[in-house]
Amino acid sequence: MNKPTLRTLIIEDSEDDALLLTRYLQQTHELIHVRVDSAEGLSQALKQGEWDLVLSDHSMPGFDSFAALQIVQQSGRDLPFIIVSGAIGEDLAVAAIKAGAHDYLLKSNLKRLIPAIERELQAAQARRTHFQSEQRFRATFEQAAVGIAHVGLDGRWLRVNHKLCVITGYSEEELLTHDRPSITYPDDMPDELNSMQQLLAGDVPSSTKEIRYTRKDGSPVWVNLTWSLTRTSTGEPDYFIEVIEDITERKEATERLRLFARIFDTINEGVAVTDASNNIMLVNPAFSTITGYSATEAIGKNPRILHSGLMDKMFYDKMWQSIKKTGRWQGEITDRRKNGESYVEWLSISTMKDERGEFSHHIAVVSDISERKAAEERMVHIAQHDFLTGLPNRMMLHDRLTQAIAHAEREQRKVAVMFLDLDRFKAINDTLGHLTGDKLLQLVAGRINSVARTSDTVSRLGGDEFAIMLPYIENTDDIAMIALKLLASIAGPYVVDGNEIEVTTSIGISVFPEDGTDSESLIAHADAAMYQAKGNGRNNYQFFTREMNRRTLERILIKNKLSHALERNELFLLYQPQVDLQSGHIIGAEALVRWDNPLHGKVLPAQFIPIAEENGLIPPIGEWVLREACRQNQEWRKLGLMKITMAVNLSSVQFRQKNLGETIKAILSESGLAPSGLELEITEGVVMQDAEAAILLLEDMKAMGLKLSVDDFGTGYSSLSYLKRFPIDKFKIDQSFVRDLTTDTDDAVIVSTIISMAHSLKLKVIAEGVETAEQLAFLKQQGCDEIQGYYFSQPVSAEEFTKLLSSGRGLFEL
Ligand SMILES: Nc1nc2c(ncn2[C@@H]2O[C@H](COP(=O)(O)O[C@H]3[C@@H](O)[C@H](n4cnc5c(=O)[nH]c(N)nc54)O[C@@H]3COP(=O)(O)O)[C@@H](O)[C@H]2O)c(=O)[nH]1
Repeated sequence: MNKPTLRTLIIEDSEDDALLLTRYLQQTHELIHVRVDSAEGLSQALKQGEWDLVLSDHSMPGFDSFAALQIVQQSGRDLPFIIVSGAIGEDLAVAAIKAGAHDYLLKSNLKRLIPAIERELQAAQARRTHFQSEQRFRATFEQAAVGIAHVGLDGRWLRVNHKLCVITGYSEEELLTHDRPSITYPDDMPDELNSMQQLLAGDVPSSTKEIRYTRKDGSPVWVNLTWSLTRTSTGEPDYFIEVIEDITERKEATERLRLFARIFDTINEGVAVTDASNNIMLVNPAFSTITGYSATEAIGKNPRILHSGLMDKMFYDKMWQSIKKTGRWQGEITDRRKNGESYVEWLSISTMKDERGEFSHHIAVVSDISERKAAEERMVHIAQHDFLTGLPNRMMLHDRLTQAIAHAEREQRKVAVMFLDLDRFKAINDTLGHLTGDKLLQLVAGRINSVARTSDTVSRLGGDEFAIMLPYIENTDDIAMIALKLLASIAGPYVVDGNEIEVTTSIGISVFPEDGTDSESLIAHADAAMYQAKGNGRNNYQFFTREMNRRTLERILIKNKLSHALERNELFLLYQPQVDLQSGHIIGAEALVRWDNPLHGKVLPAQFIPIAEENGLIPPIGEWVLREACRQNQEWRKLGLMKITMAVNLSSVQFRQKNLGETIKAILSESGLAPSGLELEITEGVVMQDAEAAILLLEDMKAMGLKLSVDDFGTGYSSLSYLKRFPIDKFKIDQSFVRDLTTDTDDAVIVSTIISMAHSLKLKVIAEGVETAEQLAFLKQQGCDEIQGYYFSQPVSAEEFTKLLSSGRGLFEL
């Protein structure tokens, strides 16, 4: 039988004793041994060899068993250390055992040696096994991928592993000074206590819960906590073992999935997912709403069920090419709902690949943009059409005209543009109101359309301006014929809101290519020609000429220069006498503004006042006229000349100025003129524009002591009920009625009607534009109160008017 090997380190100074010992051991063991008798020798031997056992003499020269034991212990080896001594006292032996020696025996009695060795070898083996197991447990505990802890019954952490420190953010020391509940998220505390009680009561062997801890930085961490209770050998609860898994990521992923599912279910965009065979495998509720197919109806089908038949093969070919090449496609497409209705959608298709890079799914996202498209089309329509008449507007006219010019150029054809402006529409608008004016415009639009051909473009440019583009014109005679038709068609009477209205139009015509080669110039030249038609007495048409162009340019120049007219003292006033028909004396003057421009010469107000009105220049010019007229009248009064009234024209712009009353008050006090020395002339159209507001304003003026007269009377549509309420002093009969009153019975009747109506309202009447003795005689006979006109005097300078006043010349001295 093989003897077990025993690697023995013998510490012995006596060779004989060592020999004795080895022989004894060799009886039972295959002995490998080394003998040493000093500290150095022992250290050396421990370093060099693997040993099962140390047998040590107690006392050696310069060395003893205590020193030897210390060296062995310091080497870190757990070797059985047995003292074999010639003589060792009881006390020393006890001290050696206390110091760590495993046994001692006497050299004289080696009988106990082998049993002592075997016992201690076994004990050492048991210690090593235990140590290794402890090591394994420690490694498992420390290196576990989950947090592990022992928790006392009082809730204190007894032992925690590294992973738990990572999960909670606390160091081991910090955790060991905390109790576990202190890091449990407060809301989850009841759950945890409940589990603890169940474990303590022995109701459950272990418990698993998903709860939250609060990390050291305050953030929550979701953990899966599995815990069980360890009991003592007597069954008493000892401590809890907890296994803590950080499930925050899983929780977040679940939450994200829940969120995605919610988004999928609630977004307005329809989503359909198809598989590798392009069959629908998933749709969301919005998809069903948009397409009309429920999930059950759609799943398993090819998306072709949505094809409207309105997209051609080439469209789908291109779409799939893009998907194959780039993995995605998006664009507008017309599909068909289950009920057969087609709709426009914005479709985005993207592809998904599996782990092998093979195409696995298509994801289609669909937005129904039918309503948006319809709204866009409405917007385009609104942007291109006039809201009142529904006709194309200026922008669309430009577009169509540009296209027509391009075609006409290629085909060597003519294109005509007609620019229409209603005559005296402003007066209709002012007197009958905007609503009536708007309805009239709609009727006029209808009449223009009835004359135009389908190939023509009839457009409204704004206000009372219309334009017609005629793209197929053979010769100018055709244009003239159409213009005549338009004049006749528009001139017929209209009935709007119970009012019979007559309106005519003036037409300007330009022709491509003679009068312009682009839309802007053709429209501008037709506009210029229209001005000429107005100048020619309205209700007629005019073809554009280069001369008209010159006048249009002049208007632009006037506008530019007019803004500097005041500061450069280019404005001045003329005064036209107003004469009493009974006494023949001058009783008033009308201040009439003039502009002496170095470039344009003497410019008449009819030319520049409308331009001033259009360009916001009336307030300063009007104020200057008022100031100068009041100053002049007061100067005449100071000279002791006859006290007359100064009539000043108020533009509609001035009449609407909020601070008009204040301005007039300031001017009167500045000049010292009594309010009764100033008369404001306001046209009939302006006062009727907003009659109720005009009454209030005129009452304010009247209360200031001013005189008020209605200018151009007869040209508007005054209602008698309003006239009675206007606090006015005088009607001024428009000169257009006076001009022909001796030859035109209509005018004569109108003039005599105005005079008697004014007198019945206890108002005075002045006739303007009186040029002949016949006119004068008629007016006198009809009882007209005053006259103004070239018959007595043209408008004259202040100096000449002074002479007139000083001379005392009257109507009957002529
Ligand atoms: N807002 C302002 N308007 C003004 C001012 N000054 C003038 N005007 C208005 O301009 C229009 C043209 O005025 P004007 O060229 O000065 O012509 C006036 C007279 O010269 C002219 N008239 C006078 N008598 C006769 C005549 O016998 N025959 C004839 N053919 N013309 C004559 O009439 C004009 C006066 O018009 P009215 O004001 O209606 O009395 C004109 O509308 C002016 O109102 C201004 O400072 N501000």
